[in-house]
Amino acid sequence: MKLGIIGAGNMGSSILKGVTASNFLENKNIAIFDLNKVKIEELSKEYGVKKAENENELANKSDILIVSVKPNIVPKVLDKIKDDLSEKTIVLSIAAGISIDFIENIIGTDKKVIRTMPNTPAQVMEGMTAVSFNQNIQENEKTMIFKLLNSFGKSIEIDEKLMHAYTGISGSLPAYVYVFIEALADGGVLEGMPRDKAYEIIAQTVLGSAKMMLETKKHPGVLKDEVTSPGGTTIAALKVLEDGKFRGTVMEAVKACTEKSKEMAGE
Ligand SMILES: NC(=O)C1=CN([C@@H]2O[C@H](COP(=O)(O)OP(=O)(O)OC[C@H]3O[C@@H](n4cnc5c(N)ncnc54)[C@H](OP(=O)(O)O)[C@@H]3O)[C@@H](O)[C@H]2O)C=CC1
Ligand SMILES: O=C(O)[C@@H]1CCC=N1
Repeated sequence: MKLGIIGAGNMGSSILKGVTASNFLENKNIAIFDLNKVKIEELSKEYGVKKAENENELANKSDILIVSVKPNIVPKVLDKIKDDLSEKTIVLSIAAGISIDFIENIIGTDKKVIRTMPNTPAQVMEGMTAVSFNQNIQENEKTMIFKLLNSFGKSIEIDEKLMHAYTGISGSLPAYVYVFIEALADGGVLEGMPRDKAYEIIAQTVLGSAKMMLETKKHPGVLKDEVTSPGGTTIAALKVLEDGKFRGTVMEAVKACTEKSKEMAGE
């Protein structure tokens, strides 16, 4: 299977790193193209993948073509490659707010189109990717796509209508976590912790807390209660978060992200 990636920026390169780290495909079966030639040269050398001369070459030679340019660039790229796509080529978009209909309106309703919402932890094979398929994707192709997405983390098929909300709780979520981690480290520094040690401590604690959810399947409230000793340190901190409307603020952030995705989709 030949994989092409148009756009090797933050997310496209994260997928490239995850896929190559997983050895899901031989690197010679992966080709990339980006306008930034320096970036392409570096990635090609570092990951042993092929460099395409242009988007059209990738469209022509790929079995799965990942379009990982910014949403506002997607129409231009699709318009440029539409005549190079074969009926069997699977076009896999990762663009926020870009619908399957939008893509089909440019390249045709006869083409195989997949909409996904990945996230940058794909880079360390811990991504979480949502996927919606158009009606032209066969069951065996879905199986292949899940294998690809699961090579750099986990994946879940969702109704395309939920992609906006999904972006709010996963696509964009790593950034919220990093802001939370940064604020926690500032808190540690405020209390005399060395910053570099604080980052390492906090990142491992966030990782462990997430792993507790995934492995124990317990409700987050139960896990929270297991930490919160009566009259102890944790409840003192939680009261400050509750007084600061932490939960409501987080919900508002997810809503803002969802609304922005809808706005980008022209909805
Ligand atoms: N970043 C993230 O965490 C996530 C991003 N996404 C989606 O991924 C897509 C890319 O986002 P992101 O990686 O952050 O953006 P970046 O700007 O980091 O990457 C886009 C890359 O595409 C290049 N590019 C622009 N035009 C073309 C073209 N015509 N042909 C080939 N390459 C081109 C850009 O080059 P240049 O810089 O020179 O213009 C850039 O290197 C977006 O649609 C976004 O919604 C989805 C989930 C998560
Ligand atoms: O911020 C963005 O628009 C992209 C999509 C999800 C994460 N990054």
